[in-house]
This record gives sequence, structure tokens and C-alpha cells, in this order.
Amino acid sequence: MTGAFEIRGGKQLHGEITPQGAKNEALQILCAVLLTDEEVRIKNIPDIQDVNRLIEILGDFGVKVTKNGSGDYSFKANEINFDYIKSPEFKKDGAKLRGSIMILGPMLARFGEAYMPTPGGDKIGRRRLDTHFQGFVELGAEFHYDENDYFYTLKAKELRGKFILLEEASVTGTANIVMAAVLAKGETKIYNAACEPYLQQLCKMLNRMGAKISGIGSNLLTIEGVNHLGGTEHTMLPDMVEIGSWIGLAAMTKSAITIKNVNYDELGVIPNTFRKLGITLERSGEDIFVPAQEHYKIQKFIDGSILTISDAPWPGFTPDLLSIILVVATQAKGTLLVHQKMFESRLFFVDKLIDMGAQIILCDPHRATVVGLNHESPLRGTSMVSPDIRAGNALLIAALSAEGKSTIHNIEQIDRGYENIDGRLKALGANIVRI
Ligand SMILES: CC(=O)N[C@H]1[C@@H](OP(=O)(O)OP(=O)(O)OC[C@H]2O[C@@H](n3ccc(=O)[nH]c3=O)[C@H](O)[C@@H]2O)O[C@H](CO)[C@@H](O)[C@@H]1O
Ligand SMILES: C=C(OP(=O)(O)O)C(=O)O
Repeated sequence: MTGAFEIRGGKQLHGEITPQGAKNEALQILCAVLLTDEEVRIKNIPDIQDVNRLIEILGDFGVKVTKNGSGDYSFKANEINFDYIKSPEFKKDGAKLRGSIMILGPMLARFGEAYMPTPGGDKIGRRRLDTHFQGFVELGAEFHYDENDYFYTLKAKELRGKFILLEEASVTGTANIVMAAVLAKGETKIYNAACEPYLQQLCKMLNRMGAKISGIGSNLLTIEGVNHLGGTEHTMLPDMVEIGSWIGLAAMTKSAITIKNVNYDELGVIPNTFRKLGITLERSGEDIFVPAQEHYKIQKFIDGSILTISDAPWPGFTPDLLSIILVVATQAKGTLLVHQKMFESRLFFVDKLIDMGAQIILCDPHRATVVGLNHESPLRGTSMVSPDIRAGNALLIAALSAEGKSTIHNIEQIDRGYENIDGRLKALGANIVRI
């Protein structure tokens, strides 16, 4: 376990915070640089562990990486080091994060072979990769999984476009198959494609590189294969999971906070989902202002029944914000059912909130009922271990609202997704120390 945060909570915060570039977009976009031998310049790259690890892996692959400034890099994949890709080091490095899986599509498309250890990422239940491999096989690849070594191998003399109906709208799966199909022969149609803003960003970038993708933003993508892709420039969207987290932070700490440059129109149902918890938030151009609120009251459904917030593939509510919703509900007035449909072990962190005094019943691994305390009795500071990236940030927000001192251990799980989080929270007036 690496590092800890010590937090003295119960303080009102105030000021402005700017969201980092989106982590999950960055992981897709960085893999796409492997599709061309020309230079690709990428801006607004968040300075976080997962992304930095992927940049290191690209460097080890032989990609020339140049840092132009903060969050601004150029990549040129004109030579690839296959010795490294087949080496034991790559088996170790590639397994450190989830996003590395999206190296497969570009490598297969451009070089006809691709290798990958079982990727890492959050331990939030089973995270199957079938959709990715079924897609590659449909395009004509041979697939081999070495169960002893947890190592995937893909080979294809030629990829051929076809109609692919995905079993599920997997985010990284869709990105991977799109990146394989852009250089395939003929037309590929991907139905039941994931369509979140980050995938739209990837498709737009690929089109700027010379790809022919239509249907962007829908669940039916049509891709006319091309022979060659060229260089481009791309800027990452702000991270919607951060934006939601800072809305939650403001509500939990009764603080007035302005979240800058959020690209509001790309946030889908996120703002309204927080409004359903009774939180006031105002759009001002591209900023969101959350005023200081003593109380916020959870809405009910029209028929008077208890509100349920659940995750769903985009444009549904992202699963990555459900932990924040759950924490914020602990101090709302009213009752909420949180239904985490996608992941099997993402709600277990509620035992830590219960230790802090929150009123929560974990109904089963997917559902938790929260009875809000209406800010009448604050959470109590405690010592806890961050289990995953989003629960980690949710616990951090709980600790900032709690009375007394909290210690959060295993903050690598927070650092892998949030840039300089202690520095940025301190700038809002938080009492947080990295120990
Ligand atoms: C690096 C990255 O981008 N990670 C994100 C990506 O992970 P990732 O791409 O790995 O997640 P997937 O979209 O493949 O699916 C996540 C889970 O949801 C289930 N599932 C998925 C689609 C569906 O229609 N029904 C369904 O039940 C899958 O079985 C899986 O267990 O998308 C997830 C879902 O938004 C996010 O939580 C992760 O932060
Ligand atoms: C689950 C997440 O990340 P990863 O897919 O990288 O594990 C996340 O970003 O919430």
C-alpha cells in the first residue's frame, strides 16, 4: 500500500477548480498514436499515474515521445520495438493498467500482430474482455490466450470489414474494434457500439487522421477502411468524472464552488442527476457554479416512490460517478437507492461510510439504500483504505465533510486518476496533507 492522506474535515471550502483532461479519453487517444508513422500532438493530457504509465509503455514500444509543455506531448510511432513487446518486462508493465488493452486494436491493424498481458485496473468485480476479442476475430484475426501466462496474442494477415453486433456496449471494446477497423479492407459496421463523448472524440480524431467513420455519437458506427492514416492534433475534453465529483464535494461540504470550463453540453445526464439529489447548480457559460447549501432534499419519483439512481451505458449515467452519488446522499434529506448494475464489487466501500456514521443498507452487491442525515449529524473522521479509484475519491469527499481527522491509505488508487488532487483541494481551502 502506497502513501496516505490525512484530512481534517468539517471545513467549508470556496473558490474555483478546473477539471483535468479526461483520464479515460486519454487512454484511448494515446493508443491511437500507434496507428500512424506520422506525428500526433495531444494536448490537455492529465498528469496522472495511469496515463503516465501508458506514455512510458509507448516509449518502450519505440514511439518517440516529446513533451512540449504541461499536458502537451507529441508522439511519433515510426519504429516499433517488437523485442520489448514480446519481453517479460512488457508482461509486467502492460498489466499495470486497464487502458493498455487498447494497444491491441492499433497494433493488429497496422502490424498484423498484437500482444497483451491481462490488463490491470480497478478490482471492482469481473471485467471480461470477450467483446474485444470477438470483434477482432470477426474482422479476421486469430486469437490465442495462454492461460499459464495470462497472455493474449492476436495475428492477422489481413483484416476484413464486416457487420459486427457487439454483445455489450463495452467502452474500451468499441474503441479497440474501431481502431482495428479503420485500417481493415472494406466496410465495417459496429452495432451496439458504446457512444460516450470520449469515443466520439476518438472517432473524430481518427477522421482527422484520414479515417472514414460515420455515425459518431450513435450506437451504429460505419467505418470505411483506408490504407494509411496520417498525423493530427487533438485536445482532451475535461474529465466528466471529476466534474461530478466536485459538484458532490461542494454539496457535502456546504461550499460555494465554481467548476471551470466543463464543456457543459458533453455532460449528458450528469448535472440533472445531481439536481435530483436536491443540489442546486447553475450553468454560467462553460462553468458550473454550485452555491453553498445548508440542506439538499432528494426528489422522489412522480408516483411518490423512492428515487433510484443506476448506471447505464452512455447516454445513461456513468458507473464511475455512482460512488460519489452514494456519498453525497449520506448527507441529503431523504432516501436513495443506488443500483450499480455493471460492476459486481464496486459498492463494498460503503462499510467505511457506515463506520463514519452514514445510514446505509447494502441490500446486495449491486444495491445500497442510503438514508440521508440532512447535515444534522456529521460523518465522523476515521482511518480507511481506498479500495478503488472512484471509491477513493468518494471517501476523500466524505472525509472532507466529516468532523475530525481521517486517514486514507492506499492513495495510489486515487493518484492513478486525479491530478495533484491534494494541491487542488488545498487551493479550495481543504486541510489535507500527503503523508
Ligand atoms: C479505461 C476506461 O475507459 N475504463 C472505463 C470503461 O471500462 P471498460 O471498457 O473496461 O468497461 P466496459 O464498458 O467494457 O464494461 C464495464 C462493465 O459493465 C458491463 N456492461 C458493459 C456494457 C453494457 O452494455 N452492459 C454491461 O453490463 C460489462 O460486463 C463490464 O463488467 O468503461 C466503464 C463503463 O463505463 C468505466 O467504468 C471505466 O472507467
Ligand atoms: C474503473 C475505472 O478505471 P479503469 O477502467 O482504468 O480500472 C474508472 O476510471 O473508474
